[in-house]
Amino acid sequence: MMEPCDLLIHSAAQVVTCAGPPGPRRGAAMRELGIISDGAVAIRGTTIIAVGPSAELRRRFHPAREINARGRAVCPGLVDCHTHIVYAGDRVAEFEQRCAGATYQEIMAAGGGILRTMRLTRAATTAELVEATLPRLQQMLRLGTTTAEVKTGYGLARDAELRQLAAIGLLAAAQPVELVPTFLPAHAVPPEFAGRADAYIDLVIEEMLPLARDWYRVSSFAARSIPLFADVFCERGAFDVAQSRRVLAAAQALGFSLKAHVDEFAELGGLAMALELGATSVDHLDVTNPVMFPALAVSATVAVLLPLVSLNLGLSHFAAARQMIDAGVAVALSTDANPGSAPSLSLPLTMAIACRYMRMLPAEALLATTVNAAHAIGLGGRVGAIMPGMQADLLVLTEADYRWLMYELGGSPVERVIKRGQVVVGESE
Ligand SMILES: N=CN[C@@H](CCC(=O)O)C(=O)O
Ligand SMILES: [Zn+2]
Repeated sequence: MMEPCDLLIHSAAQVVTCAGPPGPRRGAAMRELGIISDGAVAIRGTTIIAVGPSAELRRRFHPAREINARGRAVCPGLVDCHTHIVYAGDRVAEFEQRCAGATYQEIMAAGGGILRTMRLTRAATTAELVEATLPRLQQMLRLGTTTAEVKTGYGLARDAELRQLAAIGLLAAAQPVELVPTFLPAHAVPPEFAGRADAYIDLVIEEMLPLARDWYRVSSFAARSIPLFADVFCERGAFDVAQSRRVLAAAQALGFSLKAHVDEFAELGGLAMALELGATSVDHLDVTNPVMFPALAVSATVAVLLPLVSLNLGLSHFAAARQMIDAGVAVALSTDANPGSAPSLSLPLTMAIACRYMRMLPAEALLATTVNAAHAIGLGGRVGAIMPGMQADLLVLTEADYRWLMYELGGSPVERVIKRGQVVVGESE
C-alpha cells in the first residue's frame, strides 16, 4: 500500500541533505553533505517525512502534488544568521566617500554610518519600516534564504528600538521568510549620550531590555519557540568589554539568548567575554588572534563570519575561516546585510566570496549557511537540513550541481523555493 504525502519532489540530480548528527558541524564533518543522487523528498504538511532515491520514494508514496526537479540539485533552504535589514534610507553618499578614501570608522566617528541610519530610522513609522524592509526579504527569498535573523540597532532609544521589534513581528507575519529577532540597542552610542556610554548602558539595562523581553513574551515568536537574542557591538568607538559584558549579562538574566559583534576592527577581548557567558554565536572575528581558536573550538558557540564586509570595505584581510575550521571551530557564514558595511542580501555571493578569499570549500560554505547557521540562531534540528522530522524548507536550484551556488558570481541560482512545504518562489507543479 502506498503512503500518502502532500508533496513529492523527485528526479533531483542531487539531493544535498546536509544530514548528520545533532549539533553544529566541525572539522572534516563540515565537508560531509550526505548527497543522494537521483534523489527525492517527501513532505507532509510543513515537515519532511522521507528522503531517498527517486525510484524508491516514487514506489512508496502517493503524493497529492509532485515537483519534477528535472535533474536540478535540491538543497536545504538557506539560513541568513546575521542581518540588519530593518532600517530607513541608504548610505549611498557615504559609499562615495569611501570610494574617495574615507574609512568606515572615520565616517562613524564623524557622526555618519550607524548614526546616519539611526536618524533616518528614528524618523520612520513602524509601517514605513515594514514597507522599506519587505522588498529586501522578497529578494532574499528569491536568492534562497528561507530563515533570517534580524536585528534592531538603528533606533538607539527606547521607543525607536521597540518600533524596530514591532516591525520585525509584522514582517514575520507578512511574508514567507521565517524571522528570528535580535535586540541590539547597544549598537552605537546615541548622540544624546555622547561621552556617556555607561549612562546609555544603564538605560539599556534598566528600561530597554525588560521592555523587549515583555514584547517577546506575548509575541508570535515565543508562541513558536523561536528565541529572542540580545546582541552588542563590542568595538573601539562603540562599547568596550566591560560595557558589553554588562548588557549581555543583564540580558541573560532576563532570559535572552546571546550574540556579540566582536573583533571586527580591533581585538578588545570581547570574544573571551562572550564565550564565558555562553553566547550562542560570536560574529565577525576578522582580527581574532588564532590563539583564541582552541577555546572557540571546545565551546558550543558558533563563529559567524561575514566576508561581504571585508569585500565591501575594500579590505584585503578576511576572517581566518580555513584555520578556524581546521582547529574544530563551528563556522557559519552570513551576509551581515546592512546599509553600511555590507549592502547585499545574497547568501550565494557570500559563499562565493568565502570560497575565494577565506579558502572554504563549497561543501563547507553550504554547511555554514544551513546547519551551522541554524545553530547560530537557536534553530538547529528544526531547519538547515533535509532530514525526516525537519521543517520542509528546500531549494530547487537552476543547475544539477550544488557547487554552482558558489561558482557563479552574482547570479540567480535558485529556480524554486519551498518554505514549510509550500512553493513560495517559482512554479508550484
Ligand atoms: N558592525 C556593526 N554593525 C554592522 C554594521 C551596521 C552599519 O554599518 O549600519 C555590522 O555588523 O557590520
Ligand atoms: Zn552586524
